[in-house]
Amino acid sequence: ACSLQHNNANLHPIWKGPLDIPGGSRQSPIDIRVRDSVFHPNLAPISTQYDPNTCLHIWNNGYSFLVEYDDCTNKSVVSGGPLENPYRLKQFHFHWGANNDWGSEHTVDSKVFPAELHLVHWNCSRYRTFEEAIMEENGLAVIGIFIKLGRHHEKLQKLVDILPSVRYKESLTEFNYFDPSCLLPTCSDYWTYSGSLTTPPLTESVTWIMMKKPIEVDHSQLAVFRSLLYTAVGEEEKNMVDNFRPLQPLMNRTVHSSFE
Ligand SMILES: C[C@H](CNC(=O)c1ccc(S(N)(=O)=O)cc1)Cn1ccc2ccccc21
Ligand SMILES: [Zn+2]
Repeated sequence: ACSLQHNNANLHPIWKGPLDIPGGSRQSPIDIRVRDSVFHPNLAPISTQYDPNTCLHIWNNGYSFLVEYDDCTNKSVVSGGPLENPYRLKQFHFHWGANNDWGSEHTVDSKVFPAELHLVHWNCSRYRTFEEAIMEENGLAVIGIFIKLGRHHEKLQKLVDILPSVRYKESLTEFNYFDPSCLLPTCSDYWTYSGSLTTPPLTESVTWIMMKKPIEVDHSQLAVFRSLLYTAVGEEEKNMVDNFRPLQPLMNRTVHSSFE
């Protein structure tokens, strides 16, 4: 049997695991080549309905900070677009760089953004729990939103202000009444493709919905993201930056667009 040799070049700086999974044919993130995307006229608009009361807490899991939602009911769901039924909101999180020149996971015609927001939902019509869904073909739907530097984002500030309380890995703070639809861009145009989680277990269970229009945050808001730590209390401090996975091969996939 061939031994799984991973030279160091192919180990991820954060989670030390292999970057590519052998046999992966639909890995994420990818570069979205706008000219190669195929317009699907019957792709319905994405419909989100989020109940701010389902917001539970915010915590630092050592990869990013997550705002988690109560997913025991259908109060906060996404439907429409490429999705054949509603998917329940589980959490949202971000990926960002050490500076404003990079940080997003997906790119658009090789353009990198300083950060990227992921709203993670699971197929509650076909699976009983999130943990089950992440292992299954059509288990998850992640709405990806590019973040660019610009105007101060008023609504994001409530989240930014509480980040110092989750500075260390494993720290958790109660966070309630937050409606993530305030983080969606005004334009409903999106690309969609079949992909994977971008952190372990990298399972190929995600229908990606990448919004075309970025949202804007100002540099002081992004700077607070960079003040978070990968490390737990008492460990040698490592700033949580560059928590994005490198681009993965498109292989034989087509990216569809909801717009011409
Ligand atoms: C996956 C889960 C933790 N990971 C995620 O929930 C997750 C969600 C979205 C993304 S992204 N960046 O693609 O939007 C990445 C990771 C833990 N977990 C639960 C069961 C389970 C089994 C094995 C390993 C980990 C496991
Ligand atoms: Zn993510």
